[in-house]
Amino acid sequence: MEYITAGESHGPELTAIVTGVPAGLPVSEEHINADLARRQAGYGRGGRMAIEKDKVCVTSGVRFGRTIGSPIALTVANRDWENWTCRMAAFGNAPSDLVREVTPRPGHADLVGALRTNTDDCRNILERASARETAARVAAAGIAREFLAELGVDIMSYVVSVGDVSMAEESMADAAEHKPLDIELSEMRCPDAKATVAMKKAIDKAKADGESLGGTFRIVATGLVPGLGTYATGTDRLTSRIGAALFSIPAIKGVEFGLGFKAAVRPGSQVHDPILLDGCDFIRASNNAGGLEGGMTSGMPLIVTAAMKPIPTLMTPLQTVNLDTLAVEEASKERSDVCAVPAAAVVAEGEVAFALANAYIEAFGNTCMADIKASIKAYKQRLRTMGR
Ligand SMILES: Cc1cc2nc3c(=O)[nH]c(=O)nc-3n(C[C@H](O)[C@H](O)[C@H](O)COP(=O)(O)O)c2cc1C
Ligand SMILES: C=C(O[C@@H]1CC(C(=O)O)=C[C@@H](OP(=O)(O)O)[C@H]1O)C(=O)O
Repeated sequence: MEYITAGESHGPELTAIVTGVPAGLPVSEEHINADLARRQAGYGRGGRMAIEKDKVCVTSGVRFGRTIGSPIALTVANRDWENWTCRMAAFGNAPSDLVREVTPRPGHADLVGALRTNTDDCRNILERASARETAARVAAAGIAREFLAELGVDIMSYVVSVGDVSMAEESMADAAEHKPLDIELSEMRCPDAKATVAMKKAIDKAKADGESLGGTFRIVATGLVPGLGTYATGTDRLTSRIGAALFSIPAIKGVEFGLGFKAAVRPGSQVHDPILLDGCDFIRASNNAGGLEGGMTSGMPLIVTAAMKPIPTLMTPLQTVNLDTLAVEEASKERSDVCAVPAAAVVAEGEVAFALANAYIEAFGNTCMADIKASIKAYKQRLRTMGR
């Protein structure tokens, strides 16, 4: 199952096309729209989110609420487009009063993108580098999530830290215990109420100071069968696939599986998860590995933590060089988020959903849901005979 997106931040709409989707998968517009709304929410978002009310429009590949085995096309309109029609027109001449973006923002794609593509207007770069594109990803990921839900797999996420404010330390076992509903009810998408208050305060202060903040978030997937992925080829290890998927999200600068960096300072006996037999099932006494061993799912919950850098656009801008005059100036400041960690977490759920959906498809086929389910049932039965 693959997706591609197209669309600029202030163009008419975003498009996603998802291929390799099995036939017979129920798809709900409401589910996709709920994920789009979750991505828009979260304390620290900027003025743009008050303009957009993201809704999906499915234009192919789904009939009467079920996939038919053909490519699925989805669009999400940019309501802000009506304010940008002259500046973002596909055809005709640029208006004479067009203001080019010539003061690239450190930390954004502006400068390197302009150098690479030989343009004197960073807007050509920033329109596509903008994380507005992640709305199309979340719409596309709705298909992968529906697929996983049919197979009993749930994915959720929560915010762990914002700037230097962190939720209370928890074990990997606790991580899988959070309730999605409790998390959604918090404006920070953090399960720790005390930390939530401190995070919001930190964001308010950053905003007042013309600053921005990053943070970390955790993704948890439950209901996975053991053995998805492979130990046999490096690029196909599920660890590689999920890592690459998370690093594809703008501003993601670190990914940890299970204990992550903490595993590097503990002795082996306090890291590896003892193997137990529970009836006919092989289970683990702990889940420090975060559900992956040897590049494969262990059958325990998948637990991945990712780090997001602070938002590059600063209302108290850093120094830059004007591309026209080569003079030292302040970087441009557009309307911007102060902190988008809660939104990035929702995007990350979708990226993990695609990686897991593909691991299922590789193991169990992709023609139709009935065959995939039958194949998984046979696999589970075989596993139980090994633990007889
Ligand atoms: C959900 C989300 C929202 C973002 N919002 C903004 C924003 O409002 N302003 C901004 O400058 N960067 C924002 N970013 C970060 C930039 O898109 C990102 O830093 C930029 O594309 C450069 O990519 P890099 O950080 O991976 O180098 C956001 C990222 C995400 C994931
Ligand atoms: C539009 C979204 O995020 C945008 C991501 C973004 C960036 O530079 O990445 C810059 C801002 O865009 P604007 O200048 O139009 O306000 C954010 O609002 C979104 O998430 O839907």
